[in-house]
Amino acid sequence: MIAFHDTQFILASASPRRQQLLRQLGFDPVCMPVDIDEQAFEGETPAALVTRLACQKAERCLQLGFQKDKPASGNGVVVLGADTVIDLDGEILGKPQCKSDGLSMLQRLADREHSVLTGVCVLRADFKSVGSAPEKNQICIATQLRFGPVSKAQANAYWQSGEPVDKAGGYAIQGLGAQFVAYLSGSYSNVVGLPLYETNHLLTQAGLSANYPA
Ligand SMILES: Cc1cn([C@H]2C[C@H](O)[C@@H](COP(=O)(O)OP(=O)(O)OP(=O)(O)O)O2)c(=O)[nH]c1=O
Repeated sequence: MIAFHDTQFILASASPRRQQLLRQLGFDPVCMPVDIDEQAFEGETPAALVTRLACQKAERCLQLGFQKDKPASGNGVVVLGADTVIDLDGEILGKPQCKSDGLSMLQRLADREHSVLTGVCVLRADFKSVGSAPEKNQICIATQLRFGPVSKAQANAYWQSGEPVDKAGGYAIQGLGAQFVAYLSGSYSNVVGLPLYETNHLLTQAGLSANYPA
């Protein structure tokens, strides 16, 4: 259920990884997942796709929240949406649809380079001016990776672990999928779902401050 009330910071996501990453920085968002069509448009680049979807997630969340309840107190709300895909020479790899899709993604990523792209959109809406356009900042960050060789037996065993199912490209660098990653250049957290350096900057810019443990 979406209701803003006193809530200051909303994460428009169902991803426990994104929530965990934000907590790592000292932010404590309320999670409000939204359902949007994540299909790419014909000819859409991976960067354009993740940026568009990140913004759609944040905008939909804000729209649903304001429909549900007119906030009674607080200064405003900050909503973050994000989306992650794999860019394999311009081709977009999202989450695997089934086992054969997952195995084929892993084989295609084996022994070569690819990029992981995450789009992040931060909206700030002022409660005093409900109806006016929220302040919007969006970014797209790319991390380059290289996989080593992946045998059929390795790919099969990895699929059986259940880890690949809900991950872009069918692997998780923060889990068993780390066995495939020979090299990484750029932001590690970007691969897991949020580029923390840039996200911290966006959230601070939107007026949020992190809470550090005493
Ligand atoms: C490549 C890679 C992706 N991922 C994850 C990050 C994202 O959660 C997911 C890609 O799917 P997304 O559609 O970006 O996110 P999501 O469906 O998990 O959550 P929501 O749309 O509600 O925000 O893949 C990893 O956790 N580790 C990895 O190594």
